[in-house]
Amino acid sequence: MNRHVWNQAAAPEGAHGTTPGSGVDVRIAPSILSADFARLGEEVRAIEAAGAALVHFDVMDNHYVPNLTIGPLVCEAIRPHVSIPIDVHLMVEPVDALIPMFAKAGADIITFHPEASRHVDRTLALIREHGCKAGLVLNPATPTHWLDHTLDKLDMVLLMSVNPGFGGQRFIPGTLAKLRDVRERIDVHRATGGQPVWLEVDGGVKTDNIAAIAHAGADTFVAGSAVFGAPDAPEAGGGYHGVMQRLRDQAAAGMRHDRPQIPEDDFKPTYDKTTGDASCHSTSARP
Ligand SMILES: O=C(CO)[C@H](O)[C@H](O)COP(=O)(O)O
Repeated sequence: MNRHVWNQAAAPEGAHGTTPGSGVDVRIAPSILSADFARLGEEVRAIEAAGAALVHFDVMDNHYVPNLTIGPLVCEAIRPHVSIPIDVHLMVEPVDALIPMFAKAGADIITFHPEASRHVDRTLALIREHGCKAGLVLNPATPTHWLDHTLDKLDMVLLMSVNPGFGGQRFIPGTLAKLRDVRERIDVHRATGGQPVWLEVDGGVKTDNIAAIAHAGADTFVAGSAVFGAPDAPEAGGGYHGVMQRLRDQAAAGMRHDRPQIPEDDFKPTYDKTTGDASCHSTSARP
């Protein structure tokens, strides 16, 4: 299957989520839910130029969540505008029929809510069969035991720190304890030979709370209103560049450095804009 070429060689130091000299990855994933939809190509190019690691793409169906957003056609339309991976968060029920459509449209990562799929294991396999990274999303009240029999099949765990459906909500503080729980599970999994699993958090992430969120264990941070609400004028704080830099710096400052040392993961994604070439690349062992 024709998929995106992931190659981070061209990324400047400090861009696309790497924090130079820190030894830790901080990945900021701006949610285009808060972007100007009339200028979406320009908006995603701007966040990539500002150092975004991922484009976070929120899909809402007015059924699983009480809002209606964007689908595969929009994913396909923005794909040629950026090299960074598109991180598709499916807030839909049922899930499976959309997976081949998003894979074809250029998604690199597809996450879904386990309670929205009748067969979670089958849905995870379907995502991977279509050449994408797979993740589970846990709502604020969804227990972490969903990870008990799935962690070895995941590339990402996404913890919702708001109830899904709308941007601009307040961060739910109980997410910090949940992050610590999932961080520990992932660290044990890695230390016992498991594959890399990113820990993403989504909802109400701002410059004034991202350090605490990083300290609790997140490595990948969705930020919608914080990024796209940033004033454009450089004199007013540097626009997207300024806010992304502050988010990265604060997150890196909050990261714990006493965690078990594990090898760097190999999740180095970049779409080749020049050729439009598309094939997933990962050397991770897949179960
Ligand atoms: O999935 C989402 C809502 O369901 C959004 O990604 C999330 O809320 C990000 O927006 P903000 O940073 O403004 O809270």
